[in-house]
Amino acid sequence: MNVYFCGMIGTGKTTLGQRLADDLSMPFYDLDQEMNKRLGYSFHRLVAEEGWLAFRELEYYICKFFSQRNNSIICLGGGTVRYDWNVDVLKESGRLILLEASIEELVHRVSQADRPRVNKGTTIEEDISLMWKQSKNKYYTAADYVFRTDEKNIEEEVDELKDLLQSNPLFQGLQVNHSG
Ligand SMILES: Nc1ncnc2c1ncn2[C@@H]1O[C@H](COP(=O)(O)OP(=O)(O)OP(=O)(O)O)[C@@H](O)[C@H]1O
Ligand SMILES: O=C(O)C1=C[C@@H](O)[C@@H](O)[C@H](O)C1
Ligand SMILES: [Mg+2]
Repeated sequence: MNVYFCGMIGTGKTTLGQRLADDLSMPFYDLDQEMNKRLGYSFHRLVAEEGWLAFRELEYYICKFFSQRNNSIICLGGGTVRYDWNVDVLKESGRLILLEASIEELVHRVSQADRPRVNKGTTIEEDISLMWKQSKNKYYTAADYVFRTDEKNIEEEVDELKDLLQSNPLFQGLQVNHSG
């Protein structure tokens, strides 16, 4: 069984996933970074040159590939669970933790310049708001557990998440380092 972190851009998937994996001595994979490794350049360039369809195809392939891992912490792309074909693969191989934070907080966290827009011609704020309005049901439907990341600091969140993985029956079967 794997633990998947999903959620919109800036919710803290990479930050919290990496911290948790380090503390629990579990393998960690970030699918945006894995995509960059396979491409040999940033996925931002893929989107700019070939469009979102090319990105979504590669994302699906990478989801299938990493779902073969076991006992790993895997951060998904911000949009991965908006697509049912990814969710089907992920649900068979682990539990999904949805990270959420207010739109205002997300806009404050992410940098304006270097983000490919899902909704063409929008500002980052418009893009994030529209994605959430149109797709929040997809995020909640995919989630086995929902965790807010705009009410506590990172240390407190990591501690709570460690506790969740170590003692919640939802994650029974996961081999976690209980001294971590
Ligand atoms: N309470 C908090 N919880 C999580 N992250 C926080 C918190 N407060 C501030 N941050 C900051 O918010 C940012 C979250 O970015 P991160 O790259 O982890 O998100 P992400 O979900 O992986 O985004 P993306 O989909 O763009 O990869 C980090 O810079 C982190 O330090
Ligand atoms: O919302 C999305 O579709 C995306 C979010 C990012 O994490 C990246 O995965 C990429 O920019 C796609
Ligand atoms: Mg990330």
